Amino acid sequence: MSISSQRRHIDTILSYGGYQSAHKSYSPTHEMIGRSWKRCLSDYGLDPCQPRPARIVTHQTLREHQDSVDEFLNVARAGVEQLYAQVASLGYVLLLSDYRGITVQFLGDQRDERLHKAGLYLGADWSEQYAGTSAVGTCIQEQKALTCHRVDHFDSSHIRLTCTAAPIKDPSGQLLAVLDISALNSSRTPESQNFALHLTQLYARLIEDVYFLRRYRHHLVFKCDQSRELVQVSGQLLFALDEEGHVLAANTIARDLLVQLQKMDQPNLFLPELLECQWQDILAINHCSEGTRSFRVQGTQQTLFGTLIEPKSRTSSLLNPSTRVIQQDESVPVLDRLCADDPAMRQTISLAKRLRNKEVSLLILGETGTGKEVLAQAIHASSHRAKHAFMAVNCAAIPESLIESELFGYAPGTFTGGRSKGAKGLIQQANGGTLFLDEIGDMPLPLQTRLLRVLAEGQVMPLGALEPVDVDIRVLAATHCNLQKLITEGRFREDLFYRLNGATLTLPSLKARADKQYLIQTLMKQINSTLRLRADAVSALLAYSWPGNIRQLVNALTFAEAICEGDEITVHHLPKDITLHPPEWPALIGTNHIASELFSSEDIDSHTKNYAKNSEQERLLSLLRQQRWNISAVAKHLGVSRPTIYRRIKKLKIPMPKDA
Ligand SMILES: Nc1ncnc2c1ncn2[C@@H]1O[C@H](COP(=O)(O)OP(=O)(O)OP(=O)(O)O)[C@@H](O)[C@H]1O
Repeated sequence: MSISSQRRHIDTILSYGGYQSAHKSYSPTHEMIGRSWKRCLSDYGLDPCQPRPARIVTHQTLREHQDSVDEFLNVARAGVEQLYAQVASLGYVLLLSDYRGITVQFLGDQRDERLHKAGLYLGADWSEQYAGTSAVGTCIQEQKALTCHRVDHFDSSHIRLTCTAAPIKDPSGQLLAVLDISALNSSRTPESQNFALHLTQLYARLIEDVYFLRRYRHHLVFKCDQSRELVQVSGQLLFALDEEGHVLAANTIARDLLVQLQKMDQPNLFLPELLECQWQDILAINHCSEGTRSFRVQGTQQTLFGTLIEPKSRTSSLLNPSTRVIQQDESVPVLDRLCADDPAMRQTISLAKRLRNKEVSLLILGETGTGKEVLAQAIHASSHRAKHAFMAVNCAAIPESLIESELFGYAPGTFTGGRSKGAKGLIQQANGGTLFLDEIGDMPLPLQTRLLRVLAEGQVMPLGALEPVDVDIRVLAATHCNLQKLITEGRFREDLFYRLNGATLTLPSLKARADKQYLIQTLMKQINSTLRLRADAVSALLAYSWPGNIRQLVNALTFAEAICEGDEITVHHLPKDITLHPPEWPALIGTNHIASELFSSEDIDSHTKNYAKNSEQERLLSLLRQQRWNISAVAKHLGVSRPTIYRRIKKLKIPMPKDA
């Protein structure tokens, strides 16, 4: 290294502030280095004009440092050796230092004098207080991974080195050690070390997790990840648990999540509460077919897939089925088929199973196309009413003038002409079985009053009849509306709401479901069991946001099946809207984006809403004209239901032609 470059470096440090001007783009790493230089000058009183030789501690001191992290060194050995094997041929050596900056493990050529002189050696002291700014010393102070590249070092004798370090923390978040890879020489650009930084961080995390698992080997550990496929081999978040489900410790990534959720300092944190589930749901994971289960993180839309690592010594009988009965829901195939592993669906189906034979009315909530009617049918089919009728009434689709006679029927002579003979209404036809009232929020108020009477008294009074008729029905109702809001606005009877709402079953949107892949494959089989979905098609289907939910998915698969000539559906067979423009608001281009407006308009501010409403009106109108006012065709085109189209026509005040 030339004297002149050392001199220049010393001048830069002395004209502190020069650090900033020496770096055009100022990154978090630059900020860390800048802070370190300041500490070296002001806090430790280091003199840049006096380069310091590497300080290697005595054997005795080194042994003391090594002994204090003995258990950790044993655990870390495999990871350290593996990392070194990956980088040795690139000219790097590896240093593992303790939290005080003393190198307690070194992998490199011990006979190389240059390494010894540069402090890349066993027993070297890399603390900031002694060696100035360096990857190890600054990592200890900042507790973050960084590369200290060439002139980033404080001491001018280090300005040819490139060093990258990452912290390793113990399960309580305290710094335990620093993993570092360094080279005597390197390319001038710091970016050349980006890969080194990622690799070092990856191995630091790996070693940290191995240590975590070792420390909590006698406890139950819940391991989870955002990917179902990766959780078993490389689950990123670890929680050690006590026998009741309280969190004893969490690894760095899990602690980051707790900080994000503001739960970090919560004593006695109960994992099931964090994952919106029962303790039994976690204990039963290993009884699930793949040994994983999905969970929703409290108060977020985030899904995590979890698996359990059992305690090594069986002092605890936590997971032993012979000593502890793990309560699993009974199997009810017709309901079980509706989902695979999704936390929200699991809750809904579990509730449906428990209530299927009870006489309480159920209210099914969910966006359009989420399968509310399918769920209602499944509840009916799995109940003791299954051998009687399932009658579905769409309160939004039947014109207001007919809904009364459709529901309640009419006595002979009430009407003239073709209807003079009288007819049984849908309520009577459902006798012994189930009446499904879809889009209940659209039922006119006077009919709500009559329906309430039927539910309260178990009797129906057909139009024009003198005597009521006894009926034995179970009512399931569904809506995508906010009924509480309709009640406040005086558009829905509160007493009817309580009658209908014996319990609420909520269906998640397709976008939020963790078992999308299962649904895609199941629906494909139902549409055409001889066709296979190629991986690129599955990826595109998984990436799409599905404003029209399962109905839109069915339409997309039906479309693909129709145009596919071979036995394999690829991404090219899918509707273009799905593959080209995932419909995220506010990208409202083309007809299919009307669909996204139909469902996401609540999230939009009022100014945008007005704009959206006008343009939606124009586009819906143009589509209606294009489809010659065929509501079914428009609904299919947009991947929504017919009632939804009727509702929007009403809401957007689109005048219907007389013959439509
Ligand atoms: N679990 C499922 N398995 C197979 N098909 C399903 C499933 N859920 C829904 N579908 C299909 O999706 C479409 C929409 O379902 P459904 O009519 O039950 O939804 P919905 O929520 O009642 O819709 P809307 O609110 O518009 O009335 C139907 O074609 C139905 O067959």
